[in-house]
Amino acid sequence: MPDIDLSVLDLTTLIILTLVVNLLVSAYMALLARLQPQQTAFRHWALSCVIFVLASALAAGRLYQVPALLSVLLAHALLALPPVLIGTGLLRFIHGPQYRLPRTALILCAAGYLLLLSAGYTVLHSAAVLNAAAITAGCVWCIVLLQAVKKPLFVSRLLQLVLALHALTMLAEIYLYLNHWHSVLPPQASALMQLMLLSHLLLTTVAAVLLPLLFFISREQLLRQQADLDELTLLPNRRHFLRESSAYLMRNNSQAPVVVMMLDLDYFKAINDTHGHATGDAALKQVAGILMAELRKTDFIGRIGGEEFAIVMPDTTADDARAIGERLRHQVEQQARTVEGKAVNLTISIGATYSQSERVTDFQTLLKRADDALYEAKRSGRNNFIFHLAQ
Ligand SMILES: Nc1nc2c(ncn2[C@@H]2O[C@H](COP(=O)(O)OP(=O)(O)OP(=O)(O)O)[C@@H](O)[C@H]2O)c(=O)[nH]1
Repeated sequence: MPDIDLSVLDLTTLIILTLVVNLLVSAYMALLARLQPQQTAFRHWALSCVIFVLASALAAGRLYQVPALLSVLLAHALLALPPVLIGTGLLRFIHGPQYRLPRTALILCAAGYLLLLSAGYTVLHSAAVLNAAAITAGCVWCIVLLQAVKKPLFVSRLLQLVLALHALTMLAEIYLYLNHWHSVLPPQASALMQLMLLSHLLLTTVAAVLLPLLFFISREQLLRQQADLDELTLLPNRRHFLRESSAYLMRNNSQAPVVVMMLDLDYFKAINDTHGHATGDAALKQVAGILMAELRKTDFIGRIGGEEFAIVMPDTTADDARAIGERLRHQVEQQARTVEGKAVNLTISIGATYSQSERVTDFQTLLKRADDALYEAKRSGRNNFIFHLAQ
């Protein structure tokens, strides 16, 4: 294997490069924090870079006879903060900007670390070893936190990988110091220092790209989800339901039987007028809950109008549909006698149709047939289920 020549990147060049990259990344994160003030995670990540630069500048003071209190104790105290700030930023990102950070646990960890650091910082290498151990622990904490970020998976896994690499470099540093506990590090150790700085550069650069990407992709997904859902019942809204149902029928090449049902709450206007709009809303939620509890995961339910729901049931026969429709009607009649403690005696009317065995690609035709059946159910006195077979 050819030797890797790191001499072109001497230690001073690498240190300067790392500091400049960190300053640029902190400015970038600060800009994002200004653009997205509600996402406080960016502030944590910007601060982590600034603190790293400050701590590195203090540590460099060792070359210029700056007292150990500043160049060793304070520098190492600050150097442990960046991974913690990445972690607290991740907590805010995962649980929302209002998330209350585990302050007591963080203060206890900081106090323990500072105590150990101040007790032994005058002993050769002890501050460096403690610091490397703290950074390793911080990286592991961030890796664990990122386990909760499932979307987009490749971004969180990539971040975990880079954090793991950084933790490994820190462990190698600890190993090196422990092997030369009573003496200064040999000249070859500068290669490890270079590796450590390179690993830090990699971590900072990757984090600068991936953390905002994580935020923007997940926000985009959330917005898309919200645009597809009905705010009150959290069921798919009319637009999403119609789009997905049509797409499903277009794909349904297996000629599997499909049932389409439409449901409408009976005399709902009277419930609103008598008990108020809030009770009407609660009734709608209650019916949506009954539908979700009674139907299979594969059945697609949507709220397609004010007090109107529709359901597409794949792989369902006409006999099944009759039994399901009757069951739904009965469950609403039983469970929605009262809503929020008020006697509303809510019932529903249901119309349904069936694609039979022919391949039906036109969802609108099926929906119209189900709507005609619903109209009949209403006309025949409500609290009724009518099934239309195709002509
Ligand atoms: N509380 C509440 N009411 C709604 C909502 N959307 C629509 N409505 C009301 O639902 C009522 C529907 O009234 P109608 O179309 O006359 O139907 P109905 O009273 O249920 O009568 P039938 O369907 O013929 O049994 C209207 O008063 C709407 O204002 C909603 O999101 N919340």
